[in-house]
Amino acid sequence: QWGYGEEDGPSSWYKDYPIAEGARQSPINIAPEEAVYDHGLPPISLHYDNCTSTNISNNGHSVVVEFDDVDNQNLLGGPLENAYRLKQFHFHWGGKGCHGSEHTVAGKTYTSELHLVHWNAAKYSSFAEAAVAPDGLAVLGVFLEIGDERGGLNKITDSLYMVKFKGTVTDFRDFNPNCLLPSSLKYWTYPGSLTTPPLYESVTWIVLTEPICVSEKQMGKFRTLLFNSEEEEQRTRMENNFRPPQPLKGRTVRASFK
Ligand SMILES: NS(=O)(=O)c1ccc(-n2ccn(-c3ccc(F)cc3F)c2=O)cc1
Ligand SMILES: [Zn+2]
Repeated sequence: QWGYGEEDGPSSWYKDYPIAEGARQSPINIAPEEAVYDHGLPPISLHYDNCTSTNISNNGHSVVVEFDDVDNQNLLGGPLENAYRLKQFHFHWGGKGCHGSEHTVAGKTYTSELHLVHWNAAKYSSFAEAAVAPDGLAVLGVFLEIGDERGGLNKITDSLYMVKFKGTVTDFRDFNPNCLLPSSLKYWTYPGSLTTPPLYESVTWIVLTEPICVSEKQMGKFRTLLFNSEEEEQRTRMENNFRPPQPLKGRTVRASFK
């Protein structure tokens, strides 16, 4: 199985997942001065108001909040032709004092990165079908940096003790991700992939430029999670679960702003 360690980490994923060396891999370093302002790019709009989160789980790679497969939690606009339905969100983060975002901006890394994963339910009949289609998924990336506490994150960090081990899951209802969004919805967008195996090249990335602030105490709670299950004797702290930037291979990053 793949991971983020010395033996099973990102530099060895290509052995089981050759697409790791593909033409539209993610994450990437975003060079703002090379991004092309596209005045035709509409603003993105997020409709999460009556979204229905169901559970929070530790899948051995990250902590994931999943949503019911209903049509009232959508991301649309921007580069997207259709409304994409929210399926799950999760995070990537570093060790104490280190940064763990996946995308970087002019080489700058952030403490963490939130990914809100959506699928093109207008065109495909299931997430599984969309996940392998070039226009199947849209992931909204939000950078997290250390600063004041983010109130909206406390419902998540207060639940982490219940999903300490890989394979644990617990109820997690009525969470509205609006509370994790920055005030500006300015974004960069580019064609990319899942940043973990199976690394499918099916993602339209929409990365918000404005980070949200979270406290060191809140980040510390993410680091109490473990990569391993309760049965395994090896206790490995879940941190540095990020893939480094991948080659741009001629792709253009578009900006929604001048
Ligand atoms: N980090 S990220 O780019 O946001 C990202 C990375 C990996 C995934 N991911 C891993 C497995 N799957 C998956 C689950 C069910 C399915 F039917 C097909 C999948 F690709 C998936 O969507 C989802 C999101
Ligand atoms: Zn992710």
